[in-house]
Amino acid sequence: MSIHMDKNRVTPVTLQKMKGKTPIVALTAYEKPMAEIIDPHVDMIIVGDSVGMVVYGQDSTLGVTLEMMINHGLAVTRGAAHACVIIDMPFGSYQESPQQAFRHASQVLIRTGAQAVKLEGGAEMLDTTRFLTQRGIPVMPHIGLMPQHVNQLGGFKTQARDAAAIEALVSLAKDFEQAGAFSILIEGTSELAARTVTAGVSIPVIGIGASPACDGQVLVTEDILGLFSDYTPKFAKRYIDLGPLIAKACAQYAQEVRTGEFPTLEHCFGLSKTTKVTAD
Ligand SMILES: Nc1nc(=O)c2c([nH]1)NC[C@@H]1CN(c3ccc(C(=O)N[C@@H](CCC(=O)O)C(=O)O)cc3)CN21
Ligand SMILES: CC(C)C(=O)C(=O)O
Ligand SMILES: [Mg+2]
Repeated sequence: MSIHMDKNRVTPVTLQKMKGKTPIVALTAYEKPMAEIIDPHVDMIIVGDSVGMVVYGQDSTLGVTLEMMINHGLAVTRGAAHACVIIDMPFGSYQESPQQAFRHASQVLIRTGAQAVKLEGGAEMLDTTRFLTQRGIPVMPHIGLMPQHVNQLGGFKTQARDAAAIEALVSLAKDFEQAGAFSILIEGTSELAARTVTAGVSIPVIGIGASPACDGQVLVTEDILGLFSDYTPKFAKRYIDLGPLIAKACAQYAQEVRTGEFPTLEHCFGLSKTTKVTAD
């Protein structure tokens, strides 16, 4: 058995080398089957706390627990052989103190085998980012539109739309780089804000509803597949509408069961070889 890490695995270090050279491709996943399908096509898989909204039907990400993130994270790492897997720290699991964040982030990495964690925050998360980074946990701060602040934002509202807010966000991104963040995720800002942030730091900036100038892009996989329809953020491009295709397959199955067309004997099991059956 090799003592080395998987040579084909994209790591936070690989991602850092990609900045300025090749766009970084990321998608979300919450389950093994989906992780397996998207893994060969992406550099990064984010196990997002959006799982609460997309899978569990909650109307914000606030109801997601550490146990949920660990369970979904473990499912995803089982399906991801290539991509760098990054797991969202859920609301309430990291905001209290750097110690609380380390205790929970270390559990996330220990129990899932993922490579890094992502946490939402402004300047109040700088100490935590430094604390985790210095202790071996790669951290990706999530800035701009922070869904865990939805109760204060009054909705998922676009951020950093004036000069002062853009300046503050660029300064925050630089502070996160100084604090040891290996990458930054920027969500839901003006295009100019995301472009200026990307130009202002030397770590990769991954955007969602941000800017084509970001070092990489991420979208929620169910959004690009048409498997989530509670709402459609303007930035979520739908590449296929799988809902009707799934409905069609299910309708055909239902019809065949009702008409007796399925199952046929091909789908049934015979007797074990040692069984002696006497006809009566
Ligand atoms: N399925 C899904 N996709 C996502 O991208 C996503 C989640 N869930 N859950 C967590 C957050 C929430 N996100 C969202 C959700 C809605 C909008 C949205 O509707 N925004 C408005 C603009 C609002 C404004 O600035 O006033 C839009 O028109 O896109 C944005 C981000 C992004 N994240
Ligand atoms: C922006 C995305 C990656 C996210 O944080 C989520 O899906 O929860
Ligand atoms: Mg998230």
